[in-house]
Amino acid sequence: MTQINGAGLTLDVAFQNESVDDLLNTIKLPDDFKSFREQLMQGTYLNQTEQRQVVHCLERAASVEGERAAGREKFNNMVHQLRGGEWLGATGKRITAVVNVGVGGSDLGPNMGAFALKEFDDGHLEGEHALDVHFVSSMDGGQLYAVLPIIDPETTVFIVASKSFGTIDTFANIDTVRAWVKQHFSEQDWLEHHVIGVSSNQQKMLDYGIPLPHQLPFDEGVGGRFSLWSPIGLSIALSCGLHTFERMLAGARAMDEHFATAPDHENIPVLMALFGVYNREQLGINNLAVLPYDGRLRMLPNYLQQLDMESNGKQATADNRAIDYATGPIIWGGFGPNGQHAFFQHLHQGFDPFAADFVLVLERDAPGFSHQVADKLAEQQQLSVANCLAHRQLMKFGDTNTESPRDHYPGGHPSNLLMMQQLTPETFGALIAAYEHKVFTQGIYWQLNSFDQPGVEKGKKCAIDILAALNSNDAPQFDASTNDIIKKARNGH
Ligand SMILES: O=P(O)(O)OC[C@H]1O[C@](O)(CO)[C@@H](O)[C@@H]1O
Repeated sequence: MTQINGAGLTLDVAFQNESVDDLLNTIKLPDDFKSFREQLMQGTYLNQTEQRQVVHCLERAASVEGERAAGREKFNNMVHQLRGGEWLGATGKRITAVVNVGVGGSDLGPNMGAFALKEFDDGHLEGEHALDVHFVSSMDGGQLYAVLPIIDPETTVFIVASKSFGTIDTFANIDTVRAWVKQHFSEQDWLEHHVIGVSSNQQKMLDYGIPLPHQLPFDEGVGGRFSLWSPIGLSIALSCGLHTFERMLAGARAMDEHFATAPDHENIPVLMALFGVYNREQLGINNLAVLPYDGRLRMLPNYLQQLDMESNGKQATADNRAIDYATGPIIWGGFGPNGQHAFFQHLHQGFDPFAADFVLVLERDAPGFSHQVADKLAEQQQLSVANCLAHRQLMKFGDTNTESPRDHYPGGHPSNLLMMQQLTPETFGALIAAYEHKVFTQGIYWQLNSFDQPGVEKGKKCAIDILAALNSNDAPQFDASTNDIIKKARNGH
């Protein structure tokens, strides 16, 4: 059987280079995998280097207790107040727009979810109004140039989304906003009426001046790249409604259940993980192209880049031994139908090996459109399905029945096909959770701590040194190229 079902998803592995049986005989999960998986479900201290629990599965549990329950209630109330029009700005006006200021996991998941699930917003049934939700992440202020001119400070709330509440990118952006609002009202008014803090560091939120009622603290054990289920997902709930957000959590829970209980040969994340290991180890393929064939999922490759590469791009085991085998691959990709007109040429006839994940939505409803338009849209969805299947076939089987090298398509590239009948908040949640568990399973196989990111931290430290050199008059002490550029950048300033 090449199709595996779970939590509303189907994984078709017919175009991998091994059968499921042979795969399970070749790539063996360690004996303690099941114990690790149980620990993940229970939220134990799996992130040992940072001495933190790993609680993203608890975060989306059906019923929660204690601080987590109180946090959920506060989150829900905030969503109702903002979407229901009760939350008023400093000048008494109703809030119409929200800007999520965050980066990495505090941006990628919320941004992807808010975009993918927008059409499922049914808040109007309860008298809620849709909010315009914007995302600002880049440290160069690039998005602020576009967003500030189109928002009204009197009717906009800013979410400062940062687990650590110390990421320089986020504070560069929010500090610019802080300077911008001063033209309109006092800083105190802005902080009291227009800012929400979402972080696991409550003290830092207080220090920044965010009043307690507008703070959404969350557990330190929620990793940044696993955090869209936590209060970091506020912008999803504000954009798509609480009901949609809860449906997304339910879908992820269904995948948790599937991952925790399905036998290996019928377990979607386990098979995704093991085929990934097989392609890496046995076929020497160092990259995975993620190719969603539904526009609502176009941010998926970017999201998975962080989830997978920040988790498993490592050269030391969890207990700090040097690794001499390949670990997580390079994740890349793009929206499939448009990729066909961009990078697919290389995939079909270039020299480089790759594996691919096609993500396919078989049907799409078109509520709110006339029959005529709905029929045309349904035809377009079919067009997309046909193209996905066609390119998947060509990548696998190629076409070499000709003497002409120009018409020679080598094929041989293994792929997964992840399908869902419809994209819903539930299947979306299940899809993301499936990838989380795939990454977790591979991390256990490669003996990694998938929950820390020392390479990222090191890069941040290097940047602090360079920034200090940029802001100083002393001769910079780096390599010749860097020293030269620092001097030019100083002059430019
Ligand atoms: O939410 P924070 O603490 O601002 O961090 C943002 C991102 O920065 C990282 O630490 C990497 O720089 C990610 O792991 C994280 O998602």
